[in-house]
Amino acid sequence: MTEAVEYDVVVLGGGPAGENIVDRTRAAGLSTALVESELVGGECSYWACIPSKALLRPALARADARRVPGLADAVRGPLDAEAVFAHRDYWTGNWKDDGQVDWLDSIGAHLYRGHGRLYGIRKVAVTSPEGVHHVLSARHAVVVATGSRAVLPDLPGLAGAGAWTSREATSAREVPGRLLIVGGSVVAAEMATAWQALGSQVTVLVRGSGLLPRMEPFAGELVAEALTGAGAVVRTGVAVEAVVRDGPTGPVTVVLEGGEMLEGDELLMATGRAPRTEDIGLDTVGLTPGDWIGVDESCRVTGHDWLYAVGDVNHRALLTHQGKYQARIAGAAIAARAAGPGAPAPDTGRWGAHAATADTEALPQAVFTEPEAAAVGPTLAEAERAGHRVRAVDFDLGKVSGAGLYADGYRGRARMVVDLDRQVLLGATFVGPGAAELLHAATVAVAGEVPIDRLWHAVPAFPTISEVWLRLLEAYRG
Ligand SMILES: Cc1cc2nc3c(=O)[nH]c(=O)nc-3n(C[C@H](O)[C@H](O)[C@H](O)COP(=O)(O)OP(=O)(O)OC[C@H]3O[C@@H](n4cnc5c(N)ncnc54)[C@H](O)[C@@H]3O)c2cc1C
Ligand SMILES: NC(=O)c1ccc[n+]([C@@H]2O[C@H](COP(=O)([O-])OP(=O)(O)OC[C@H]3O[C@@H](n4cnc5c(N)ncnc54)[C@H](O)[C@@H]3O)[C@@H](O)[C@H]2O)c1
Repeated sequence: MTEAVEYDVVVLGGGPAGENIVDRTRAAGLSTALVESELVGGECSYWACIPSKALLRPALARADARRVPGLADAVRGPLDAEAVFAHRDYWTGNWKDDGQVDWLDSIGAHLYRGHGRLYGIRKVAVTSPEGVHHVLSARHAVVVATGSRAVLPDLPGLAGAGAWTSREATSAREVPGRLLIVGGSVVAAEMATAWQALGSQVTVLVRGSGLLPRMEPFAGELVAEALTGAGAVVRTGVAVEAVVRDGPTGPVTVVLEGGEMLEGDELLMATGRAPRTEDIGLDTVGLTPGDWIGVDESCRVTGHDWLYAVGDVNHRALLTHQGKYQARIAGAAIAARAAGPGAPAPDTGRWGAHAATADTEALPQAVFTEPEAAAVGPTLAEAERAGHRVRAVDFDLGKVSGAGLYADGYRGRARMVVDLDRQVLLGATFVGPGAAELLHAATVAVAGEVPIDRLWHAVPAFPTISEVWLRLLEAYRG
């Protein structure tokens, strides 16, 4: 090992969360090093949000256009898969991170390429791809932002069967004839939408009772209905017991509980995420390798005043925008604590500048299925389980003029969940074409705890789909 190089802050992992910690700590005048073992930009830029949305946008635009009179006939044909893949490749920078590296240079952050591991208190050891070792030491903070990876269940025959995870599903260059998808949550639903539109015959095998289980039940119902309408098969309540494939390519068979067999050309396992913490030296600081890393409201690791964890790895919210938010909060907290005892103490109270309160109180998610599903805050069932006295109000989005003008036969639904004691919005869900863009207004209302009586004065423009807010409030006020 060489002598330690000292920085104020050392960040382990350069996905969206790690990049934002670098940005915030550099903005605060701290010296910062970033350690990245693959590509700066992380899972989101190359194998998750960006490529998946680049694959989905043509699918959703075509679905919308097919419902617009005068245009529908012009878009009857298949998607040009090669052009869609080229669009996806452009958005991933062809899996090169030059742009992000230039940005790191421009803000004066130092990049170490290689595998990083905690190396005791305030230290990180890096092994470069060429086998060169560096030790970095941090005056103020080490931030773990190593993200998550796809997890595969322990099914007979799955290992070695060349099953796709989200990485292959977002980077594939050929359209499989028949695509089997195991799982029913966000990755399964989005990838089913994309690949069915690209020309695969998709079969989704859902263990539970429906798609998108963390959203209001009508979200999964409307998405399943649209997928079925597009020719996909969605089966619920089915358990996969084994996988059979002679080698990593060729037809693949899944064996369901009860013995039924289904054959496909590719198999996507969309069965959740695990933290990338097995080999990052957690044991050198008394933590357990392979575990998610528990943090407080400022994203500081319990019991370690110099160690932070942001993004997927802390398991608070596995979403890019939320990891970036945590990084803004933790970056500010690091800077505040680095300022020393004479400086104002960090504000870690609810909604304080150094507390990631929105992770629990106003968490938004937009799912880019056909139709889109977007939600913030708890569902009705979650709010009730949490002990709130609530009332849910629903409205058929198709009855809003703006929605009818957006697309013929618009199908969608909205729900708001109102806290009856505080008379504020706790949560909202919108499902329908274009619904993702309705979400931020609801996030502002939830995070701002805007009284329902004041929302009545927030007049939606006519004729936008946002007029659903007026309909929901009218229904609530009776
Ligand atoms: C298919 C798919 C689609 C998604 N779509 C969306 C979406 O539309 N919107 C959304 O908000 N979220 C989406 N997500 C979730 C989103 O991708 C993650 O929440 C986000 O990437 C987490 O960011 P992160 O910085 O915590 O981790 P990551 O993006 O996983 O980045 C972690 C980085 O750390 C590096 N690293 C790991 N270990 C080490 C080590 N030991 N040494 C050095 N470097 C290391 C990795 O190489 C990686 O670059 C999607 C996820 C999937 C799978
Ligand atoms: N647009 C977006 O915001 C977006 C898009 C994609 C992913 N993401 C995020 O990425 C994360 C990962 O998504 P995901 O869908 O991979 O994981 P997930 O954890 O949301 O869902 C995994 C699903 O797989 C099922 N499952 C697990 N083991 C199974 C088995 N053996 N057989 C059948 N089903 C099984 C689970 O019941 C669960 O419903 C999520 O947190 C999600 O929010 C976000």
